[in-house]
Amino acid sequence: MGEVDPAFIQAIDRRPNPKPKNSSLIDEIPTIDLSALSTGLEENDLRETDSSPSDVSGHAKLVSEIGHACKNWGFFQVVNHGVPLELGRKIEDVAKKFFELPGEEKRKVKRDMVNALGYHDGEHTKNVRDWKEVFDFLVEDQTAVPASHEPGDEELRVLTNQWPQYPPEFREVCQEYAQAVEKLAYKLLGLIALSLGQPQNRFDDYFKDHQTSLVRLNHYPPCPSPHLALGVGPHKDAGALTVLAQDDVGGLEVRRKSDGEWSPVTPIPDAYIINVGDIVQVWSNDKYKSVEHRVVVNSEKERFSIPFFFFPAHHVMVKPLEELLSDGNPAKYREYNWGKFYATRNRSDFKKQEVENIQIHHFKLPESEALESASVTANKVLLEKRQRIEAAARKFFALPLEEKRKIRRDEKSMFEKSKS
Ligand SMILES: O=C(O)CCC(=O)C(=O)O
Ligand SMILES: [Fe+2]
Repeated sequence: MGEVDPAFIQAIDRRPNPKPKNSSLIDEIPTIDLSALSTGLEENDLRETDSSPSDVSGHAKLVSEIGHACKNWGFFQVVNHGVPLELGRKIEDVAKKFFELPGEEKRKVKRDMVNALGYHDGEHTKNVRDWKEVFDFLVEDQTAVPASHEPGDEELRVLTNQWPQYPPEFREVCQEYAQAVEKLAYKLLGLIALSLGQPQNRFDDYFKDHQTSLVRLNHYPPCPSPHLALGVGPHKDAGALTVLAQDDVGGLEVRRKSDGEWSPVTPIPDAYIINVGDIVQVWSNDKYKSVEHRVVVNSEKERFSIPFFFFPAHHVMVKPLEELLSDGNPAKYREYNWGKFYATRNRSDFKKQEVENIQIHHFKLPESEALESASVTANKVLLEKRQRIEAAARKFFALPLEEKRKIRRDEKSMFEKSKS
């Protein structure tokens, strides 16, 4: 990547601002200290409580902090997260060594339409090319995914990681790192489940049986025209959660919910950045929304980042949690299959598409459908009530006459009552 090819140029309204407004006043995503987790994850301790702050245990406070961050920002940073710091340093080191290799070496492990894993430098976000190169690998090697995005096609395909020869420790470091971050991802998902009033393991089964999670090594080279291009264009992550490591250069920006402005995520050494993806948005029926973010580049420094995309198994049907639904909170989405969704999304990573990329809003139930499902629920409740009353009436009329006469109404008092 040398000069700026037109494929990288963002539409005028999507180009980064040279200077953010009120940069000194910028409100950033919260930072959450996870050290309470290292004292064990007892479910009872982790439940959110209504008690006064002084009564709230460290764990319950944590659940509450996570819930607030998910609701108000969709993004937060975590410190004291339990992932060995050494592993973070090691993976950054092998990533640097790999991306320094000549192009023809990197292209030996290039991904293509058949094998979606490995090296790639032509990714598009919303049909504009990103100023970056990446290396992708699966957390669980040999993972089955749908062979195509075609709805009727049931065929599966097994994806296999490909690994470069150099640096020699690349594969081992990547796999060790993925296992450690996966543990953190499960803990965070548990905290999110608890913050929604669900059991800590509520979501675990969706991942235990062949998750499709992916780790990506991102390299953003210095860009001669950082005002025209983006490292990653504005997008939302499609999975359940993303656990991202970034170096000290900075460039990630989050669309702040309170005012829609782009807010930078200032690097905190050894912290991870967590964001809620589209799947948590659907599970929580819009309580926790997946938030738009982008990466700005600069003309001087290269940048490295490593997202861990926590993705369920391909067969998982994603839909709002029944336990959260009620008359006042009817389902906002119809269910969709994760594997097909992801296969459809990936089509446009390779080349420009003429149509809009698949998004969860395509599964949103129209207002009327949402209202209808609310009135169906309300009607069901009314019907049940009517059936209960009818059953009681039947029982009463079946009683012997003298029993019924015991509760005969007093005609005189009724008459007087109706006169008054
Ligand atoms: O590099 C970053 O900071 C974020 C990258 C990102 O958003 C993504 O790969 O989905
Ligand atoms: Fe992202």
